[in-house]
Amino acid sequence: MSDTARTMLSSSLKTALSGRELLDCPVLNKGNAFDRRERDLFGLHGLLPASVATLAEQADLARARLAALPDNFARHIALREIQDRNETLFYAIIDEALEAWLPIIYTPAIGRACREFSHIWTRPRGLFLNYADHRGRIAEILASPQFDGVRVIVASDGGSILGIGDQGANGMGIPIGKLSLYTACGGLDPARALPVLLDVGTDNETLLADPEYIGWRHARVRGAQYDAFIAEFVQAVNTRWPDIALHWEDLSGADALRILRRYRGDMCTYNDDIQGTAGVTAGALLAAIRAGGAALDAQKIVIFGAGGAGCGIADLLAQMMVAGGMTAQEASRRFFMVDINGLVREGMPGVTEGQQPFAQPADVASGWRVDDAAHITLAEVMAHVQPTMLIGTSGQGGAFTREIVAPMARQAARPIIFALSNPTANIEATPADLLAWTQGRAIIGTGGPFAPVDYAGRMRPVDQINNSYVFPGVGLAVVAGGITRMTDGMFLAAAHALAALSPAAGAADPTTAPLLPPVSELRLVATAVARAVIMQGQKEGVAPQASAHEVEAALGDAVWTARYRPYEKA
Ligand SMILES: O=C([O-])CC(=O)C(=O)O
Ligand SMILES: [Mg+2]
Repeated sequence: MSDTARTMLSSSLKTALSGRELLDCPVLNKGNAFDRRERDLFGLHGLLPASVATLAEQADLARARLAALPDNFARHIALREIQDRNETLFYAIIDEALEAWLPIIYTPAIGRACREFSHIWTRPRGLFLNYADHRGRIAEILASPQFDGVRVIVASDGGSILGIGDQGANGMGIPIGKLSLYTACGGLDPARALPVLLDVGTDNETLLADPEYIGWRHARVRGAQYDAFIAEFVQAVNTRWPDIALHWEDLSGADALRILRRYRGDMCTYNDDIQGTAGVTAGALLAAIRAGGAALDAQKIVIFGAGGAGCGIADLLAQMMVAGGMTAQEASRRFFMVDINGLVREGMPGVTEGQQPFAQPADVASGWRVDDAAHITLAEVMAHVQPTMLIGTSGQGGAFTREIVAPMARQAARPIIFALSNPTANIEATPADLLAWTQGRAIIGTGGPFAPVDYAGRMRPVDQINNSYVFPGVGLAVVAGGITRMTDGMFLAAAHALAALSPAAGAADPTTAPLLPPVSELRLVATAVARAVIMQGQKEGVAPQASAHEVEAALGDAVWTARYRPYEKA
């Protein structure tokens, strides 16, 4: 088939739906933009007012209405309602200025949207699979033909939503939000996206006591029962869609790592908090080194928050050090992981599988002060280690105080401080404080969006080191490149692709340039990440061989954009 013929065919869309059913289908609905031909063809006369609008007109009108709302939370709710009515319109609205809309559809507005999900919820979207009703029946539920086209699933159990903990079924806000980014940034056709909330109960007392709570009102199921429910889900997904990307999100730390390790060899699955966050952090670190941070082999890194994200970051950065010539042992000694039990040391009770490789020898801290609970605090670690880099994945708002940061401010020429916790109230320190405490020398990044900071009369942009720089490209790679397994090598490739796009790379003065491209360029970033991931997949034998030219064509074909295609009767 010639390229022209294919474009012509793929530019129109066939559907068997008509009348009300067509208007009620959010991925197909065009509202009053159905033209007269389509109104004839699909029995829409009388169901729509006379005027025929364009998508641009609909989007302008919607933006004007959204602008009149009191705040971003109200806009978030209104946008989700638009998405549930008309997905094309939803993406057309936000496409115009991704940078402005992202904080509304995603972090930080999505944090409150999750807390209040039961109260703002109007229409079902995605799949809620609950332990009480659906155990033993998941395959039957997934078999429904409505799910035939699914290519990317984002699944959460609501156990550890952003930095705000157990949100039970309310956590569904996150799979929905992440999939919106797959489309807005990675061009995933919304008809191929499925958000899943695995409702295994919640230990959140506020939710359990809330009469409006939409989830299963039960304590969180744990242990063997939890694992069996997850196993049933994964098996059902793998059988139903052998070529799917299964993205895990916001599980609690130990579950996250166990599930990833258990299934990553069997299917194309990855954990965004562990691997996506690690990928973007690694990319930003490579850029920070160019901007004057210590060289990779000179880095000493303190990670505060030793859950899934913290361990994933340590793991990928250590692999990067090993690729640069260090031994695994040398690399792992460069990491000092600190959590609620203080510095993670060998032989401590409760050291998790993910922390194990980075547990410091028990004698590393001889002579260091221990607190009343025999813990070595973050402050003590900072004073002795004097790191070159400090990473926050703790969810503990304000944990990085002036005293914490002071030792690295004294010692490092350009201390690298990435405060990654989300949403805004949970960030370990604000960019303005970090700059003030380091006399403007710190290279900083945050997990959510921050406005540029005026430091000593100069505006300093704040990099958003968020996994949205990685996962949309990974999804695009799976869809376009036929990836069958996600490897660490692919996340390293994504990090290098990201660093190659860093404005610091070609800047006359890399010390003042941003580390990452702006959020407005996330589409371009996703394509670059996808390209790198596919090429790496081919090298590792987990993607079919294809020439660079074929990969480019496949990437172009895979990208869905928000426009109304003409419909024909199926
Ligand atoms: O969603 C985000 O903005 C980053 C993330 O994965 C998290 O905080 O859990
Ligand atoms: Mg997350």
